[in-house]
Amino acid sequence: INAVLRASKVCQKVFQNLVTSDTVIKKDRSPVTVADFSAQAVVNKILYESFPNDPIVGEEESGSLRGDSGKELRNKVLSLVNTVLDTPLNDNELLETIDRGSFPGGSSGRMWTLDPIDGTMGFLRGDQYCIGLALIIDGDVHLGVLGCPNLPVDLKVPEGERGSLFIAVKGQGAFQHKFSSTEETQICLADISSPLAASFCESVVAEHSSHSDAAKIASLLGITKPPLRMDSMCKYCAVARGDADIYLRLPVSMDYEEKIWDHAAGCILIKEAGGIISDINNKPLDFSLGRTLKSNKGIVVAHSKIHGQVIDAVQQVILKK
Ligand SMILES: Nc1ncnc2c1ncn2[C@@H]1O[C@H](COP(=O)(O)O)[C@@H](OP(=O)(O)O)[C@H]1O
Ligand SMILES: [Mg+2]
Ligand SMILES: [Mg+2]
Ligand SMILES: [Mg+2]
Repeated sequence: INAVLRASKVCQKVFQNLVTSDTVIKKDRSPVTVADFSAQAVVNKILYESFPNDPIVGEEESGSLRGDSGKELRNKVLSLVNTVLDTPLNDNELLETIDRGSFPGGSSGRMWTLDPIDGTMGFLRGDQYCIGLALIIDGDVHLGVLGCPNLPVDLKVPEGERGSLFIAVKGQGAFQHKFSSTEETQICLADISSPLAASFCESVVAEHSSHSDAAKIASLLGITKPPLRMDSMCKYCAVARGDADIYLRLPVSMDYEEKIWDHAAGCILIKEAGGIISDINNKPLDFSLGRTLKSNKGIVVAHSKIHGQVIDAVQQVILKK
């Protein structure tokens, strides 16, 4: 919780000073900012202090911070990171700390998985993003912490306080608290018995999840409410606390492999809040196969009373293609 909250603070600081030159274009063309690197360094460092032997599967690697070409970016990241750490890092320690996230994953032992900023596009737009951290033991997610700096504490009061933290521990339930307090409240999915009354959420970015397939599925289910479009794992948080009832992530290309850091923390949050999470073929997510969910396609989240009906509709739409 401390690691995620400090990383959130770093991201908020960066946003306040955001300039486009701080955005470099990664090979996959997704924007990576100073904030992604800083948040990964902060979480990895704090994890290392408590669990020096635990490997980490983190999204970012230090390549573009190295050498002369990376000097300017490296200096920015270093000074930011050192504003929130108790013991400051030097240049080399910074690079090493970021690259402690290079673990390949797998099916045995303890490992953490970290998305230092999930929803980079949302972050850059000033919308939703999330710092997501999960502990995986023998391929099974045991703990998830999600820091959502821009998520209203109560979505019904959108202009109210922002900054929501979500915590789920296997067998112990799902909880939310504000960034500004440590008082936890238990959360659960909204009780719903028919998809007719449901609302669903999906990515803002249509390249990440097919909006047109989702519209067909919604129509088959008789859903009339417009989709709640939100970046990042904040969608899991929204469903877990009852802001929406269904989360659909529908593959745009069948080649894409979902990354474990994009879903591990959200997965346990949903389960502990009483929901069902599967892929579009109703298979459980398999976090034991490395850095990606290579045996799964897409994501379907819903209350147990309607998950089966949602899967039937998803199958009808996907099979027709
Ligand atoms: N073709 C694709 N299909 C599904 N997800 C994709 C994708 N390309 C990138 N992503 C992932 O979508 C995540 C954002 O999800 P969302 O659209 O729900 O906000 C990105 O995380 P990052 O922002 O951490 O890079 C990235 O890992
Ligand atoms: Mg990314
Ligand atoms: Mg992500
Ligand atoms: Mg990310």
